[in-house]
Amino acid sequence: MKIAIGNDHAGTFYKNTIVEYLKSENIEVINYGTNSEDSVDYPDFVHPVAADVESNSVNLGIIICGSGNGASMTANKHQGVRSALCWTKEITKLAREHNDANILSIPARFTSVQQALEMVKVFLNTEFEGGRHQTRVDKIACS
Ligand SMILES: O=C(CO)[C@H](O)[C@H](O)[C@H](O)COP(=O)(O)O
Repeated sequence: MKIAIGNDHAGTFYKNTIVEYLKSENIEVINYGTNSEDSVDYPDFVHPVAADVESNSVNLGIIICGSGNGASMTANKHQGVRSALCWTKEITKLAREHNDANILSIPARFTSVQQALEMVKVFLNTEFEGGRHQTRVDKIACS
């Protein structure tokens, strides 16, 4: 499995913790995020993640900013990207099962790092249910 990850300054600590976990699981990670806590603009670090998901050069993406909203809004501008802003394991599970989310957006300033790690684990280990949800997901895209 290959994951692209991106973050702004609000998400650097969370990103480092998540990357450490992914590597411990032998998951390949492409880190597009800032590695500093100096202020940056989240779109500069999220577009590359979404572009990789869009082109299928990675399996899934993870993005992190303060609220998770700016990062998710940016990612969802890309064709075929379904970025879900999640704040609990349960919401994350539904984002995969019902929405086939391919990017997890984490609000670093509104969740603990432990909760964020739990969400990552659920995100990577939950399958899309298809069926009625496939019909709905197909209707998300507007061409
Ligand atoms: O843009 C955001 C909200 O969608 C992100 O949460 C940013 O991390 C946040 O805006 C950064 O805020 P800061 O005051 O510049 O640190």
